[in-house]
Amino acid sequence: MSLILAVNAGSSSLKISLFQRQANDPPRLLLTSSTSSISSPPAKFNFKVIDVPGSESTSSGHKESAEADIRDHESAFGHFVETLARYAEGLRRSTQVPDEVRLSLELSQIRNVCHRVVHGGNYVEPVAITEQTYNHIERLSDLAPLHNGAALRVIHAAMAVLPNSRSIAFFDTAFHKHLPAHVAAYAIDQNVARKRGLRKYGFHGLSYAFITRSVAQYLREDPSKLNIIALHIGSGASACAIRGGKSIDTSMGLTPLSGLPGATRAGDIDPSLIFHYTKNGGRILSHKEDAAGEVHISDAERILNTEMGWKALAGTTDFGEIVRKAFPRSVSEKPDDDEYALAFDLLLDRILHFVGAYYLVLRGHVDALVFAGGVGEHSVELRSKVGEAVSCLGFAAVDERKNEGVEEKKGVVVDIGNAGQCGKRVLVCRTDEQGEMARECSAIEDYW
Ligand SMILES: Nc1ncnc2c1ncn2[C@@H]1O[C@H](COP(=O)(O)OP(=O)(O)O)[C@@H](O)[C@H]1O
Ligand SMILES: CC(=O)OP(=O)(O)O
Ligand SMILES: [Mg+2]
Repeated sequence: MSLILAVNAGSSSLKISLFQRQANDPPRLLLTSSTSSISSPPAKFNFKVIDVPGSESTSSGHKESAEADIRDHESAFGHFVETLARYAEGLRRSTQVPDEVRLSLELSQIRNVCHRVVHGGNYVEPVAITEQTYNHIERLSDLAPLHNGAALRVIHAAMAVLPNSRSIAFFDTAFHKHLPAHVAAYAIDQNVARKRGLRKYGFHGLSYAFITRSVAQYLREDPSKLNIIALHIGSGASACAIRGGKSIDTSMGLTPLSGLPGATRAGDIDPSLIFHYTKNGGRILSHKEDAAGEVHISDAERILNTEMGWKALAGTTDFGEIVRKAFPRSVSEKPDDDEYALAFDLLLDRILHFVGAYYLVLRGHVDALVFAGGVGEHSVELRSKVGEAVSCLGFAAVDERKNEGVEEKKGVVVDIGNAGQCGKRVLVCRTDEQGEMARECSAIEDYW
């Protein structure tokens, strides 16, 4: 049996899924794990067996715990590998598990490890990790300071602990390779821009690729005819205008800092603001923690990436907490200070700016507005308020019963509008960046 391990180093989380490759079918999901709140400890670790035959007879199939030992993405990966090895050992010992399963879940069966790497620069296809590709990704670390270095450390760890597997990098930037020149360019000297690669790259591309295929399938539409406005709102948040299945504009830019605010990121600000915010903005911080992931960024970039966003506005990186406090169940619970409402309203306002702009970019030919990401998939209130505002553009009104019932609904895509089968739909998509990588990896014959 050939296994694919797909690893997604997000800014606040490490999400991992294990798949079995099947020759004529999509990869079969065996188990998932997620470590959240890595940037605001204690991290929460989750390990869940989805579809391993015979696993009902072992007791270690689901684990959820706060883990003080997980300090970063690399230690989260180590914790996952230990948990998987322990689980596989339990299966091996169980007499009720069929032989083929007992032998198949060995770590040594993992042929390919897919890593989500946020910034790929001019790499527009997945690449196997070699010294050359590793160095290329490392050189881009300064342009994705919360991501590339962390992904490289996990790649390092995976190569050490799974020496017989191949590590492959899949890039967030690849989905945006068709951005029109006038969208990708900033209004700066184009000679300098070309020489230094200073342009809009766009991110969350694995998620947008998954969303595009899933929504097309749900709407029974050819992906190459699909027009949507997609919102991936998690610790990092972005919007994307997708025409004919391709990204034609997106809110993140040269780095994942611009556009919408995130858990610790400022999003769009007047570029001059930082020089008035701090006097030391230009100071270069260089930390070389180990062989992987050396980052040289200015103090300004550190502040804008790690001290802003919801953390600065409301003192928490948990948007769930912001929603609970901004919308208390009773008036007496309403805090005097409306910092939570400010954080919520500010994100809502910036989202509406992008939806409005992308509606025009798509000339009104929009099949659906799609919510995804940790916040997009779980915040009833955010979807409700966005839905209320965009109905003037002809989107279906959000049906609050459907909106509140999303968590109970099965399936990848859930319709929360009242449009029926026609009109501009309002959808939630349970995005799956690991699934997207595993599907792509499985389809690359050279890797098998
Ligand atoms: N019920 C909820 N309501 C609002 N936000 C939520 C809810 N559950 C999770 N979130 C938020 O989702 C964010 C994490 O999103 P996710 O996409 O998983 O992270 P990452 O960007 O690290 O991949 C966190 O800020 C978390 O607070
Ligand atoms: C690109 C980006 O911001 O990713 P994430 O939301 O996973 O941090
Ligand atoms: Mg993410």
